[in-house]
Amino acid sequence: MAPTAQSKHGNQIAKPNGTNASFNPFYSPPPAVDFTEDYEYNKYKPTFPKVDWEPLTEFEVSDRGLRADPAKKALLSAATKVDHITPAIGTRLQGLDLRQLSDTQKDELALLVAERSVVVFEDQAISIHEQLELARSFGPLHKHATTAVPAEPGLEEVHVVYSDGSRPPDTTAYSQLELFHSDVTYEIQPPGTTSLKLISSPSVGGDTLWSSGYALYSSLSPFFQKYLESLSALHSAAEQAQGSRAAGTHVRREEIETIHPVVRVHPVTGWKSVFVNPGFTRKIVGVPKAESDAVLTFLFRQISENAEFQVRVRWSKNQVVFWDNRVKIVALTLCYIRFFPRKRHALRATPQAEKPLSVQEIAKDRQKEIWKSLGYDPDKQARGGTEASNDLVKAKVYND
Ligand SMILES: O=C(O)CCC(=O)C(=O)O
Repeated sequence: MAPTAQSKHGNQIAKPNGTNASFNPFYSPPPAVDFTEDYEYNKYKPTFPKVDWEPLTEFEVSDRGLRADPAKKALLSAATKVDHITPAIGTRLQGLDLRQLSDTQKDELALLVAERSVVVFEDQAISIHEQLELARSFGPLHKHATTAVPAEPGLEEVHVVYSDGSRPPDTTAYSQLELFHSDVTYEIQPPGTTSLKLISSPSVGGDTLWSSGYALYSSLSPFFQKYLESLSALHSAAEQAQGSRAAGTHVRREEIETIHPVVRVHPVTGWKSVFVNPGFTRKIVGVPKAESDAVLTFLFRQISENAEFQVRVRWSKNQVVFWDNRVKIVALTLCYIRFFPRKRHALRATPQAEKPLSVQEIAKDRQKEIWKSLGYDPDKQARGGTEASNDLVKAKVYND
């Protein structure tokens, strides 16, 4: 029986019985991993523990970016260089040590990540335990139901990205477009201020592409924007779980499907972002299938093909990248596995954020209430509201 969708946003719906065999090749099956080689990070190599976790339930979160000074002076003035990589997305900060950030700087980092979607720090000594602690200050940490966790016990909140060339990607099974995803958007409260640290880097290849949902929204005509704002989409964990089972690894939490708004409003910036991704968004609910397919295909192609919305980051060992999973869609380029089979190893900490807010839900009064509850004068402090702020992104994309 096909899953029955409910129309309310963020509502988990019946467990799917999907039979679509395609799944994100990036996540499974697990590579054949050699734990005996002479390598400093054997303890962080991928494992798939046989444990069972309860379904996730809803909780309140307050984004620390809401407390930040809009000018972000404490953070930006401490950096030796602030480099905006593209007009729409991506900033590189130099001269900062993530282990030394003050609470004020952490608030400002949350705001900067919310505004720029991707923020890059090079050469960071931060350990995975410190990375988790920092991440926890942004929200409760997500434990992934299917992807690898490090071999070292007690690190089940870490998502391991690992390849060593022993399992070349099957390019007959998927395209680069299908690699674009936002993390675990099938969850009721998908992640926000996410961080990934690369602990082993190939000398060339393994770049990551991020595409901005703000920029995509801003590029559309007002009519199409309004149409998208009225829609909700189904996000599914089914294929990822099926992929894991097919690969013989244990699914640690039952897969779910959740409906979210197609346009979400970031609670800190007030900006609107298109919130669909090829990895997990399966259909727009309540419209004819042909219409859903056409709209999603258009949006997915814009995400994957429109270079104006994207930043491509070349990694080096010990680089940390923060991204706001609410407003970006990411794809790893796999050419380092195909052409230069070298080790690439990274550790992710993934704080969960609010249940995605639709344009209707974030009506200005609600925004003002949030500001008031934080002790701000809502008329003076609100950062633009949704309309004005998206003009800013538009300006960034088109006028710079
Ligand atoms: O390894 C990367 O660069 C990207 C990883 C990724 O897409 C993820 O953690 O969701």
